[in-house]
Amino acid sequence: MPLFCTSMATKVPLNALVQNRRNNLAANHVGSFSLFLYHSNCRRPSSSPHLTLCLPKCNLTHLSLEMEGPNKLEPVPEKYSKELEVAVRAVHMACLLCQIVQESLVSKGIDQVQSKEDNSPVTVADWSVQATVSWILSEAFGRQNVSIVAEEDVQALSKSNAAGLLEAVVKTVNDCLAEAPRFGLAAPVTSLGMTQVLEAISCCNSTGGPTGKFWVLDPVDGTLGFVRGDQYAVALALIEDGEVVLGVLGCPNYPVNKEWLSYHNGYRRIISKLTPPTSKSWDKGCIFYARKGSGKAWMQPLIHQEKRLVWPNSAKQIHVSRIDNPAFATFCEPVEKANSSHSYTAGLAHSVGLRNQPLRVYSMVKYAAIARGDAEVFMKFARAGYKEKIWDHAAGVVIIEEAGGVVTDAGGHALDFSKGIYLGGLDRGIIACAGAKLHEKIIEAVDASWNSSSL
Ligand SMILES: Nc1ncnc2c1ncn2[C@@H]1O[C@H](COP(=O)(O)O)[C@@H](OP(=O)(O)O)[C@H]1O
Ligand SMILES: [Mg+2]
Repeated sequence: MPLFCTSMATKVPLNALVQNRRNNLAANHVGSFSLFLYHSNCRRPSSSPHLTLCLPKCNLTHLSLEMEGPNKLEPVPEKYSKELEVAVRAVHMACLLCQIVQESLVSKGIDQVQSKEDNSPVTVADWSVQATVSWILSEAFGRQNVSIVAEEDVQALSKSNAAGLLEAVVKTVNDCLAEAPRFGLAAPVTSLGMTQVLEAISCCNSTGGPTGKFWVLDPVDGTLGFVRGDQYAVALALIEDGEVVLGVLGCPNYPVNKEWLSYHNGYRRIISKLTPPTSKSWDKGCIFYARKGSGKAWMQPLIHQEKRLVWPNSAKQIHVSRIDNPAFATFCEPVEKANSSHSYTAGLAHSVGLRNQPLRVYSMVKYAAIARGDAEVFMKFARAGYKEKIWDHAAGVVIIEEAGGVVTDAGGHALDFSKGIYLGGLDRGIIACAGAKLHEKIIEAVDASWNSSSL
């Protein structure tokens, strides 16, 4: 199959042309090349491939290169394609793990929830997802090649009175990993023991930084939403030399119909119980992902019941909204006003002319909402002194950017993932928008109002 055909009418120096094409091909394809010379009176190569270039004394009209051998026309895989595929499969598994734990939490009640030292909630799902994703990445890429920054540590799990909790985590991890083949991944040969599970959690102790490659994992982002039976996300990103190069966001409760997001929790829960999701209706549960620089962001349905994950699982490309008039735009923000000042964002919304009610959603599902075009603006203004962690933003930022949106701090600078576990030098807050016009308006409104705010 010809890879290219070019007219010789303009007397392109053949040597240079071949050299060019070879370079071109070498960059994009693997395999050996054969050279065919096309004669003016013949549409097919006159003989077997000429491997050395010697110009026959006749009028050449075309030149084509063909590939031989088993790798014929196989494109070189795009950068990070294996990482992306493994990450999506792992997040997919993690989402199903979370769905099972959430169902049990919601039915058994709040006493299943532990408190961390900073009083934030943590559950069996946080540790189990961290262990599961860590184990999958290590298996896929080799333990020595995998460095992970993640939210949870093993302190609380290792306490003498935490035996029951650890047992529950080990069981949850093993139940989940046993399903790995359904997701195109290998299951452990034998169930993981306590030590292996603790090791899988505690090895996620990278502290990030400006160089090298590391994964960033928030096993359950929006734990409060999770324990309340509401929105939450599993967020996994890959950072290389300080840049987020891949982002995967699993949103197990994210509805296909955006209106459902704004319903009252209880009502939404009742509705989803009455109409349990099926793979056909794809009611809720989505995985979002993007690779930096690809200009594309994708959404896959979560698979349900006993279905197998067949890559790329009916992925659909997603785009940010085209709305740039604030009067028609919707902004989203955290549910908890302790995490972002609702009064400040209300003032900003008023001054730029955002008229719709804010969409208050737990977790990085807000990033997904912007990337999918369900809302146009996301704003977060934490209290002074709060340091934003990289795992709360990395995956979401690259997904919004590749879907066509803009994410910066309130000074208009790109978020800095190169300074360790916290975002570097964040100016006031975070602003994500579907387009530059809305973004500019909000940045201007922040500048105009900041000094008179109490933040
Ligand atoms: N006081 C605070 N201000 C801002 N963000 C906070 C906060 N306390 C916790 N958070 C972060 O906000 C995340 C939840 O986001 P949201 O408020 O948008 O739902 C939490 O993630 P976890 O739930 O993973 O701990 C946590 O990292
Ligand atoms: Mg989080």
